[in-house]
Amino acid sequence: MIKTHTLGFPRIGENRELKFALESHWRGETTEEELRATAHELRLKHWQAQIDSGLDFITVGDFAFYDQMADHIQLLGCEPARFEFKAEQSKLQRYFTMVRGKSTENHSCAHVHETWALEMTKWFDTNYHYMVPEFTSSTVFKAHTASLVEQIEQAKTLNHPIKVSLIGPLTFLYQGKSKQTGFEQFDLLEKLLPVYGQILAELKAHGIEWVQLDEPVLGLDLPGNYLAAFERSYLQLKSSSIKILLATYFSTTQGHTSPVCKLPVDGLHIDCVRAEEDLPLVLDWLPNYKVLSLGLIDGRNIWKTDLEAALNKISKTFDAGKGEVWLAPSCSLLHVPYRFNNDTTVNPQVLPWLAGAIEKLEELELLKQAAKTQLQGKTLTGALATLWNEHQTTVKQRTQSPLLNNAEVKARLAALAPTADQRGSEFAIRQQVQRERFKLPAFPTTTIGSFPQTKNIRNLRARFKKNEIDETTYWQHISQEIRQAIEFQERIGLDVLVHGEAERNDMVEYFGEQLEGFTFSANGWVQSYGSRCVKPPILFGDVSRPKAMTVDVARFAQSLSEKPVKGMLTGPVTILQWSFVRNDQARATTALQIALAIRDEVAELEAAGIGMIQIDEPAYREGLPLRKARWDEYLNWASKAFRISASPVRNDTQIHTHMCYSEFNDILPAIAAMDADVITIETSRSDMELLRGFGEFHYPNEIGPGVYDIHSPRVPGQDEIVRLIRKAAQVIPPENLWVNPDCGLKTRGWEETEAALAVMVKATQVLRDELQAENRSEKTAA
Ligand SMILES: Nc1nc2c(c(=O)[nH]1)N[C@@H](CNc1ccc(C(=O)N[C@@H](CCC(=O)N[C@@H](CCC(=O)N[C@@H](CCC(=O)O)C(=O)O)C(=O)O)C(=O)O)cc1)CN2
Ligand code: MET
Ligand SMILES: [Zn+2]
Repeated sequence: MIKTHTLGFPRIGENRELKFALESHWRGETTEEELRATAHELRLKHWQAQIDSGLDFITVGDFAFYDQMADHIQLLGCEPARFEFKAEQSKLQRYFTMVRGKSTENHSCAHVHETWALEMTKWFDTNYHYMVPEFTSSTVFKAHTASLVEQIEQAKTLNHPIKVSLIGPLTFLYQGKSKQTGFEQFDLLEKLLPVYGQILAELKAHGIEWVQLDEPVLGLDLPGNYLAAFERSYLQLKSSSIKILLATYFSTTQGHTSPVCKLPVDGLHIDCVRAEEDLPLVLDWLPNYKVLSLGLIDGRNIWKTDLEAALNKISKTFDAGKGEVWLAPSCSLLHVPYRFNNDTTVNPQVLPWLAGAIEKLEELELLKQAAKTQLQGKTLTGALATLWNEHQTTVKQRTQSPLLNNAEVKARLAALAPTADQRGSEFAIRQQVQRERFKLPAFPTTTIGSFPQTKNIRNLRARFKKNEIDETTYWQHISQEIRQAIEFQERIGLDVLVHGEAERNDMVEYFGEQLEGFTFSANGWVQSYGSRCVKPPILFGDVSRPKAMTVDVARFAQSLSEKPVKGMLTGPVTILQWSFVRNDQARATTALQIALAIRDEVAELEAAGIGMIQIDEPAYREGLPLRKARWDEYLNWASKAFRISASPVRNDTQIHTHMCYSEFNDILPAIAAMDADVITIETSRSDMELLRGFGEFHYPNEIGPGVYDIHSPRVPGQDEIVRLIRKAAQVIPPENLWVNPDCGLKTRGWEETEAALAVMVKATQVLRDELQAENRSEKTAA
C-alpha cells in the first residue's frame, strides 16, 4: 500500500498573510479574534492545498503563531515561572510575552520592569529559529490540548484523514536549556512522558489514528542517556494505543539505526535526501509490518525532484518486502517557499527547474501514481505519462544546461595559487602596521553594519522595484540615509563607522541579486523567526561577479568622514548557507567560487581607499554538519573559502568578520583559522560566557564581544556595559578588545538605537579613563 503525506507545511502564507496579521495585531490595530480568524483561514487553505494535490493525510499541528516549539511549551504546560503569568491573561497574550518579551512601566516607582523573551536559537542546521524551552528542577508539565484540539476540529470540517504532527519528547527536552546550574533537564523525562501519554490519548479520543512525533535529535551524536531513553519512552507512549510515526530528518541515524528500527512504534520516517545511506540499513532492519515513510522530496532545497531516482528507491522498498510505504518530503516544507509557479522575477530559464511547497506536493502525487502503476506491473499511460515525461525532461535539462557552466570560473578555481588563502604577513605584523595606520583609541567602538531599516526605506525600495520612482531618485534617498547615519555616528563619537546598509534588502539576497549564477524570486519567502522572513537567492550555476557590488556606496560613505568607514560584505560561507544552492556540485566548490567573487570585491574596495573591510560570516557555525565526524572536512573548506575572500589585501588593510547566533566554543580553532584581524561576536545574552572560550583558547587576534542585545528595544544602562567590558577584559588582553553591539541594528528603531549607542560610547569612555589612570600610576610607581 502507498500513501502520501507531508511532515509540515509553510505557515506564513503564500503572501506572508500571517506575518502581516501578526504585526498589525502587535501594533494594536487588530483584535485577538481577527488574528485568530486569519490563522484559521490560512490553515484551511493549506489543508485544502494538501487535499487538492492528492495527499492521503492532511497534517495538523504544524501551525504556530510564532514558533512550533513555543506552542509545545504551552501544550505541555511548562511556561517558565519567571513570567509570573496572571490567571486573567489570555493564552495568546502569554504566548506573545514568552516569545517577544515585555516591558511594563511601574508608575509608582518609575522603574521599567523587564521580562525577557525566551532565548531564540537555530533549529538544527537550518536558518529557522526556534524558541528555547527553559527547564529547572521545579518545572512541571500539564497537558493543555485545547488549541490543538480546536485545530483538529477545524481540520475535520474538510472530511479528510488527519495526521497530527508533534515534536517528540526527547527532542523537546534536548533542544531546551537547563536554567539551573547542576540541573540536567534530562531528569525531567519521567515527568514529561505521562503528559505526552495523556495528549496522545486525547488525540485518540478525538478520532485521530496517526500521530507523527518528530525526533530529529536522532540525527545528532546524541548523548548515551538520551539514546538509551528512546526505547522505554516510546514503550510508555505506546499505551495510548494511537499509531505513532517516528520522524527523523536532516541527518543520518547511523550509529543507532538498528535500535531506531526496533523502537515500539508503528512507523518510521527517514530522510532519503540528507541520509541516503540510511535506506539500505532501514530496509534490512525495519520490521516489515511497520510503515516506512520515505522522505524522497528535498524539503531543504527547491530543485524539482528526479522522480525516476525516487521511484527506484520505492521499488527497492517493496522488493525488500515492506508492506506499507508512505511517500513524503524529507522534512517539513517550512524551509521552502510556498510556491514558485508564476514568480515574476526568477530567470525564466531557471523557473521551470524549481519546486516550492505546492509543487513538491504535486511531485508526491505523481510519484505515488507512478509507484502504484509499477506495483501493478504496468507502465504509466495517458496524461500521467505525459506529466511524468515532461517533468523528467525538465530535470535532465537542468543538469545538462549550459547555464550552469562558466569555463572561466572553473579554470580560475583550478589554477588558484596555493597561497591565495594567505595574507602577506602573520597577524602580529599586520596588527602593528594597522595600529600605525589607524591610531585608534583603546577599546575602539564600532557597530556591526546595519542601522534601522525604517518603513520609509522599505517603502522607497518597494516603489523603486515597481518602477514608481527612478534609479536616480532612489539613490538620492539612500545617499541621504547614509549621510545621516554617518553624521549620527560622528556626533555620538563612535571610532569606526559603517554606512548603515540602507541600500540592502537583506545581507545575502543583495549579493545574490548582483552575482552571476544566481537568480532571485519576487515572492519566495521563508520564515526565519516569528513574523520575520527571508527570501533566499537561488544559486543555480557557476558564480562570478560581473561588476563591483558595494564599491560606490563604500567610497561615498568614506568620503563623508575622516574616520574609517568599514566596507561591508557578506562572506562566502554565509552566502552559501542562506541561499538555495545547486545540488549538482559539492558545496565546497560552490563556496570557493563565491569566495573568488568576494575576493575581487575586497580587492576593489581596497583599491578605492577603503581601509577596513568587514566580511560577515554569521552562518559559519550553522553550516557545521550535524555529525562531528564530518566537521573537519567542512571546517577546512569553510575557513579556506573565507581566507580566499579576505586575503588579496595589504597588511595595513584591516579585515573584520562578524558572527552571531552561535555556540562558538566548539569551533574556536576553526574561527582562529579564518585569521580575520578583528572579529565581532554576539556575547551579551550569555553575559560574556561565550567569550571565556576565546580567552582560554588564547584567541590570537582582536575581538569585539557584543556588549548589548539588539533583539530588544531596551536601552542598556551604562553600568551594565561597563561591567560587561570589564568582564571581557579579564579574559581577553585589553589591547585586543573592541566595543560593539551583538549584531546589526536593522530590526531596531532609531530612537532606541541612538540612545543605546550613546550609552555604549559613554561606558567605553569610563574604561578608557580608568586605563589612563592606571597607566599613569604605573609610570609613577616605576
Ligand atoms: N538571509 C538572512 N538570514 C538571516 C539573517 C539575515 O539578516 N538575513 N539574520 C538572522 C535572522 N534575522 C532576521 C532579521 C530580520 C529579518 C527581516 O527583517 N526580514 C524582513 C524582510 C527583509 C527584506 O527582504 N526586506 C525587503 C522588503 C520586503 C517587503 O516586505 N516589502 C514589502 C513592501 C514594504 C513597504 O512597502 O514598506 C512588500 O513586498 O510587501 C526590502 O527591504 O526591500 C521581514 O520579514 O519583514 C529577517 C531575518 C539569521 N538569518
Ligand atoms: N552586517 C550585518 C548587519 O549588521 C550583519 C548581520 S549578522 C546576521 O546587519
Ligand atoms: Zn549578526
